[in-house]
Amino acid sequence: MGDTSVDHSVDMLIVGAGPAGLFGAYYAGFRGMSVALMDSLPEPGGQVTAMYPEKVIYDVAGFPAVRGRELVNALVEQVAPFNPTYLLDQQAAEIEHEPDAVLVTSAQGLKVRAKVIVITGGLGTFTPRPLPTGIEHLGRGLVYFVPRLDDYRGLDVVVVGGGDSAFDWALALEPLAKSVTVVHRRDKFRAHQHTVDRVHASSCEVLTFTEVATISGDERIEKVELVHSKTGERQVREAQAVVAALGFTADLGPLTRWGLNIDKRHIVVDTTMYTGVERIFAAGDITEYPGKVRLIATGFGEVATAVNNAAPVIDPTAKVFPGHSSDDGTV
Ligand SMILES: Cc1cc2nc3c(=O)[nH]c(=O)nc-3n(C[C@H](O)[C@H](O)[C@H](O)COP(=O)(O)OP(=O)(O)OC[C@H]3O[C@@H](n4cnc5c(N)ncnc54)[C@H](O)[C@@H]3O)c2cc1C
Repeated sequence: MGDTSVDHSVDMLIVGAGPAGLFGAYYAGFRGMSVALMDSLPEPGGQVTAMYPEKVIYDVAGFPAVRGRELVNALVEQVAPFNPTYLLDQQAAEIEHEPDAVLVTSAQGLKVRAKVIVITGGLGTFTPRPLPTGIEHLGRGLVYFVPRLDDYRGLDVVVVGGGDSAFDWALALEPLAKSVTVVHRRDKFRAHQHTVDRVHASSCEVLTFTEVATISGDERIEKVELVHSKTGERQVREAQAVVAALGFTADLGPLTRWGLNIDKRHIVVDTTMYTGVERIFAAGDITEYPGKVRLIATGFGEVATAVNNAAPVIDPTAKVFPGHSSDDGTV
């Protein structure tokens, strides 16, 4: 680390460990930069991990069909040889400009000094819509999204919500959980009809006009009390896990105070992905320019542009063009 006044000192700090950020970290590593990835979520993968890890994606170059979770795993594997520092559960909050670097402090108090920042913050910081009850069980059986399906093997799981995430989780958990109960406070679902039909055809139980009244258990969740919103009838179920899939709100939050040119919740960049603020580049869903298309494929291209254009800012003797990765192998 070398510098004791900060927690980490790196060539490049990437803010946002979604698909664009992960691929950017690969490029930074390939260019010999030390790199840290900061994300306010507890897992890498951005929107893909948080909202649709079980969906199949068809428009990522080279993958005719890839499950969201598999794409994120592959991105993590691709960057692994370069040992990026993952700073998860850390929201990039404050920024200070120094003569040759930028100092970022997270909302949790972590300090990172970087020669360049690439913001791949997507929609901004995700905040899950909370369950009205049982918040004290967060991390003890109550989750907002499911990073590792395998942790749910043999459990009784209650999934709360009526949207795509709730129904996708139910379908993904059904083969390995002991039981899956979907609880929704209405009888209409926002999820695709096809997914709803598949859940109805599975062993999942779907309870409509039902809400979670209380969650109980000492170390971990043991029971969930459900209440019918029309009849007031209550029932207590054995459950060791509750997945609250009520959606997320997203907000650029602290990034709006970094002096960036923000246009309708996006950061305006030039063709090099430079934001106009010294040492700060951006890429992926968060950027704005004429003709912008918000897709994983575009984010990959943009972040390669951002990282390679940042290289001469870190080392004035470096070229923008990185050379070909295929020249690097031994085969
Ligand atoms: C349901 C759904 C289906 C989709 N299907 C497809 C598809 O089939 N094909 C396709 O190409 N695209 C699809 N997309 C869009 C695709 O997911 C996005 O284009 C992609 O995730 C953008 O990647 P990103 O890395 O730019 O940003 P994100 O994936 O949004 O990642 C940004 C990350 O930055 C973090 N972050 C933000 N602000 C901060 C901060 N201040 N500090 C720390 N961390 C921060 C966030 O927590 C997040 O993890 C879909 C989107 C959804 C919601």
